[in-house]
Amino acid sequence: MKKVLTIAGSDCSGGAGIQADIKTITVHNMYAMSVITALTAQNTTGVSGVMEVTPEFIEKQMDMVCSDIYPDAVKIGMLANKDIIDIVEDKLKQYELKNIVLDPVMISTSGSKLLQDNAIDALITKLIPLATVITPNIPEAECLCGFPIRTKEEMQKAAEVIARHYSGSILIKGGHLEECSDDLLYEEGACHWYQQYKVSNPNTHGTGCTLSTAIACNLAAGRCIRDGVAAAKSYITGALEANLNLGKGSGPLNHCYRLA
Ligand SMILES: Nc1ncnc2c1ncn2[C@@H]1O[C@H](COP(=O)(O)OP(=O)(O)O)[C@@H](O)[C@H]1O
Ligand SMILES: Cc1ncc(COP(=O)(O)O)c(N)n1
Repeated sequence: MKKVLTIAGSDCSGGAGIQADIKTITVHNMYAMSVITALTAQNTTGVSGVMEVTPEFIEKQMDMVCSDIYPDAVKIGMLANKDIIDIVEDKLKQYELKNIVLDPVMISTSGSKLLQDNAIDALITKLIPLATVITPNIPEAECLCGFPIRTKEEMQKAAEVIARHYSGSILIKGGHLEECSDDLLYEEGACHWYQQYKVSNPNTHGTGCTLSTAIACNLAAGRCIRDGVAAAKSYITGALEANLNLGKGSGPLNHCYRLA
């Protein structure tokens, strides 16, 4: 059985973060492990509090996981602050972890800050260079490239700018586009578009977490990035289409729709 580690924040309402990741890994028939970076008190309507885990305790979690059950792939989500980024960087290097999918989580769908502003530089200079693939959504890609993105052409320009400082693959997710939800993979100077119909479903809490974890599972299975993204995009479309309608706000996906 392949083993996948998620390094991310906890979402007590189960739709995003560690909880979404563990469900995703499990339905991919893989063994899920987690290093929790922060507890969030949140639900489908918003985030009411964040409690960050100390870097010392993150170090302990990383050591206990990696010295015992070595992960085949790693997904990284919410990191909260600079000290957490520093320790995660050290541990990724110490254990020579591979197949790293980095979702540069900055703000939740509901509008709460999940990464301190003064940590963005550390994310860009320390962690992004270690990633096999990064998966920014449009607001996160705007932060990385420095200009607004409204169209597919601007997504492509953004990927080209981000690629000037980063040699890994870049997946800019199009969930925030008006007319479609096409995702762009920029790999070694070439653009690959992943086009699936836009599902008319306002319940998109945890889509980014779920997509990046599905990609990590596909890399753990030995798939190349292009195939891994294609399979993950198809999984997320199905999970949205299954139309689980829970909560009073932007609800969660049905991670288990393929088991039905
Ligand atoms: N309404 C939708 N229909 C189909 N796919 C969607 C929809 N909304 C988001 N997605 C897909 O979900 C994944 C996550 O995208 P996005 O919502 O942009 O990320 P984030 O959750 O990080 O903001 C992407 O593959 C995107 O194309
Ligand atoms: C712990 C945690 N991690 C990540 C997200 C982002 O997910 P989304 O963009 O779907 O709100 C979140 N809301 N909570």
